[in-house]
Amino acid sequence: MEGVDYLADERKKAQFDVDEMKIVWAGSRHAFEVSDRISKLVANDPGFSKEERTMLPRKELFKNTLRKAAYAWKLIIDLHLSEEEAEKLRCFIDEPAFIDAHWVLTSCLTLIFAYAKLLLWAQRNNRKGGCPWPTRCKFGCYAQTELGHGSNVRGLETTATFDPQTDEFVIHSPTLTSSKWWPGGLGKVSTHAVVYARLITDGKDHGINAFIIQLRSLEDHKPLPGITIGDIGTKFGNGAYNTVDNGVLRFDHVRIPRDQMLMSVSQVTKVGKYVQFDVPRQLLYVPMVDVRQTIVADASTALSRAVCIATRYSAVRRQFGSQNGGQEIQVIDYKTQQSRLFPLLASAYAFRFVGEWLKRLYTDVTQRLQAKDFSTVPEVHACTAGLKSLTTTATADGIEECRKLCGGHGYLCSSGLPELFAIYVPACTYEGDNIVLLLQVARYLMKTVSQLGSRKKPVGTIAYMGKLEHLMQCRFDVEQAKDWLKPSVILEAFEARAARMSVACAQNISKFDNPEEGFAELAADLVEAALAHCQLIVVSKFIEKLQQDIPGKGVKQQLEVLCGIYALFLLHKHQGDFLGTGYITSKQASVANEQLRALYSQLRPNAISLVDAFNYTDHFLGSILGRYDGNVYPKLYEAAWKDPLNESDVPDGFHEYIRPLLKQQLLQTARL
Ligand SMILES: CCC/C=C/C(=O)SCCNC(=O)CCNC(=O)[C@H](O)C(C)(C)COP(=O)([O-])OP(=O)([O-])OC[C@H]1O[C@@H](n2cnc3c(N)ncnc32)[C@H](O)[C@@H]1OP(=O)([O-])[O-]
Ligand SMILES: Cc1cc2nc3c(=O)[nH]c(=O)nc-3n(C[C@H](O)[C@H](O)[C@H](O)COP(=O)(O)OP(=O)(O)OC[C@H]3O[C@@H](n4cnc5c(N)ncnc54)[C@H](O)[C@@H]3O)c2cc1C
Repeated sequence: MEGVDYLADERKKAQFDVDEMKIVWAGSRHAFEVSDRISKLVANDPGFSKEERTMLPRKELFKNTLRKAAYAWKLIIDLHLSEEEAEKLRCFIDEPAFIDAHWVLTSCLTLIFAYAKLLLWAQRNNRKGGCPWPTRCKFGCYAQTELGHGSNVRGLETTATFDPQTDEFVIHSPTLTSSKWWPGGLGKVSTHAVVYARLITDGKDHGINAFIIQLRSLEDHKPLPGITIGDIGTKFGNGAYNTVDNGVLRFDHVRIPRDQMLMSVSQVTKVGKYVQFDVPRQLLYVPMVDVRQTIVADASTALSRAVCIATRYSAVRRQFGSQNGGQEIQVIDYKTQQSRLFPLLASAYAFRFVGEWLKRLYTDVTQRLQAKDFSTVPEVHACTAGLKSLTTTATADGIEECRKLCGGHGYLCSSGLPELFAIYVPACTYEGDNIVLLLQVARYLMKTVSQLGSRKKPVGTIAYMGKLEHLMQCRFDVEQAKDWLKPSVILEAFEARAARMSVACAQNISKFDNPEEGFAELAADLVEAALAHCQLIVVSKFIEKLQQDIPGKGVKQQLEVLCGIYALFLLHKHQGDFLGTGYITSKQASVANEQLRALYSQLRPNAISLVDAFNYTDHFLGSILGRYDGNVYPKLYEAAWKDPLNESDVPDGFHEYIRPLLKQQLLQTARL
């Protein structure tokens, strides 16, 4: 029946003010209002329908994405949307597109262009004709990765050789493996690219630098002379990321003016002299830091979508336990379902808050960069790399777990979960493979430990290393389950575990004559130490959030429950670390688990309202199982009939392939 809310009883159980929680989730009342308005605008506009996306062939799918992007662009102009509103529009359209790379890059490049005015194309060369980076009527992409190298940026092979005779760079792809491979938006749309290439002057290789290069004609969209471009082929999953034209690009001695080098860390003069500025070379990697922090912020959105679907469906779905003809048990009431689902719900909130914090840290760093203060770059690199790795791995695994939590129906495309997984899972790889990034965090930690004796005091997220002596010796000295709810207790447990794991790695590395050899040999342990450090950051930022003034009846209490679940679930999952480093005893670990079970029971009546607080429209969720009204079965039944296979009772191919077999079988039966 239309209009009935099958989850109404669940909603009545809420012990907190859902509207206030919506504001906490959005970040502010203003952010909530913008999100709410734009998400409804998208949901109510048939131009943004997602219904048949998983059934379209690639070419149609891609064209449909182009149509949506153009339509969105028109809306942005017609409705005079602000940048914030336009960003929300892009989010709620919920379709990866060529425009994403352009969008992200435009903000990255604005940053590169802006900070400290280090870029030379305009300031020093007094170039006429405006910035070569496309902003209007042109599209850009980020062409770093090659067929042969992605993680090892220093190994890229594309060359940019300076020719002082013409004041130009000659961009060339010397080998097959030097072909640019993967950039989103490159395959069919981008007119320009930021290309990373080896800079060569006077026969000398100066390593990787970035260049802005026009790829396609602005008249007929054909590749410019010397340039070969195409799409790299269909990717994982139906619909999913196939809306994006990830591309391949080769250069055959393509000439560009000298001032199209992004001279942020070094410069090439007219006579071909290479000049390195007095700034860290790592500034070249700033765009990756920028995108990684947005990926952390986006992780909570993807995870919360999956959790919202699985939670609502778990309250609708009933299996077993009917007594005297009564209703069966809602699967959400099974303790196993709770122990798999509720930590994911808690993680979604935890990632939201750590994402907010990371944005603030990043903003602070960019302001410092403009004042030529580079001191916090290593910290922001370690935080963005580590948290990108932690949140995307947990989110991808979490979406898959939500699919399993929905049983068989979770495997249907109409559950929304297969497509969500297929779109999300490359986040574990792009912008840095998650293991490679954790190794960067490990390097930072090893450096920190090695400098502990010096006068350099650890600050920021590694400040806890400053009390190493205490953290190496302290023991957890409480016995009761409720002691595990004290923030100071949780914090010390995570600090002691992280510090002890880092110190153990450093000690083991020191047993090798060559530290690099030790680092390589102990890489697996180092990754675990890095993860422990990153989990500490997430837990500590959740606790910090709880120290803020949080209005609304019961809102803070619910967040405390979620924080406890997040921390104690991690403690349970990584019990080996906590026991192995000697901070807690097995009795204390078991008491922590007892507390965790109690928290699940506290959360249970609030589960549906906690996912309602995400304020997602049915359009954005794109899931029959996750419908707000819980009207799952009739809608699943209805959707099945819309499948193209059900257009006729007798399928295409019946006469060629099924009928002859049936006849053959009939014949054989007759012979018997
Ligand atoms: C929407 C989806 C779109 C997707 C787009 C993409 O995927 S685009 C493609 C995305 N592609 C990828 O993400 C590729 C992933 N690969 C990489 O990011 C790098 O190649 C690497 C970091 C893994 C190693 O590089 P390497 O061998 O040159 O580095 P090293 O280990 O020798 O360290 C040298 C120093 O630099 C420091 N430092 C390093 N990075 C940063 C940074 N970002 N910031 C600041 N600092 C950084 C590091 O800490 C070290 O400092 P120390 O100790 O000397 O003070
Ligand atoms: C959907 C998608 C979109 C993308 N968009 C863009 C884009 O717009 N622009 C762009 O330039 N690139 C893009 N990329 C490329 C992406 O950034 C790279 O694929 C990514 O950085 C991983 O690099 P790789 O492919 O070289 O992996 P590899 O490094 O080859 O990884 C293979 C395996 O080796 C392991 N490994 C590698 N190095 C080490 C090490 N030092 N220690 C231990 N293990 C190691 C990894 O953990 C992994 O298991 C995109 C990729 C995808 C999937």
